[in-house]
Amino acid sequence: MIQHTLDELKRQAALKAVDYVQDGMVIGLGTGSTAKHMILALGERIRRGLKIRGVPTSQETADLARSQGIALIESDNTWTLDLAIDGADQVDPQLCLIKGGGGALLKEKIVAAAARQLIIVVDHTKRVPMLGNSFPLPIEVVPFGWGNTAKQLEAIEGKAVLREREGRPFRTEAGHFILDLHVGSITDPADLEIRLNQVPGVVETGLFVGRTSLLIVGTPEGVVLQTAPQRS
Ligand SMILES: O=C[C@H](O)[C@H](O)[C@H](O)COP(=O)(O)O
Repeated sequence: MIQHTLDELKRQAALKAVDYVQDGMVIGLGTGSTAKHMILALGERIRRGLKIRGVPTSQETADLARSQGIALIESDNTWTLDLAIDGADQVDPQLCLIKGGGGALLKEKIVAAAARQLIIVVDHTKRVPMLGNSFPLPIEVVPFGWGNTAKQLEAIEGKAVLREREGRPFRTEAGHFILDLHVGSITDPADLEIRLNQVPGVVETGLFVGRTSLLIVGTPEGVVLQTAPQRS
């Protein structure tokens, strides 16, 4: 049996996602190691003549996209995206997500909200029966009074840990902090997202509920697709 690394499984799933990109589309470009494979695959297609424009969700993605010849829309005006393609940290059976492991959740959520369709690409280890537990929920907060914000989040659920990098608070591209909220099983992601967003100081949460149109999973047995459940 061929042994696949997780990175190779992400790459195979990302290649499948790029099949959905058509000439003339405006694409939301996600952030992270999976999104990187998607951008490299788009670069290949651009070299064979594909014409698209992209909206990047981070500086890292913008730099890579430019290097691959993807024309970027960098204005802050209104854009309508035909499709956004991104990774995730966890996915549940309803295709609700935890995102923000790399700190890009704010732009990623703005882009997901602007896209007609959101394709999420993961390796099979990201699929979980319930969000939470093994992966803390990233919450972007304003630095002012972050300790008070953390207490109020903990009053809702879990333990809020300030994300650090090299001994200092990690700063998002917007200059905010990230609190990683260690929670148990998230039984009602939609309700938790609403409650967390009501805490003063919270800019955005890494919960993505009802946004995924299609999930593409890289597994050792091949790439598997799951469409979003019908909403009543
Ligand atoms: O902030 C980062 C993003 O939400 C990423 O899409 C997420 O962390 C998944 O990253 P990766 O594809 O590297 O596992």
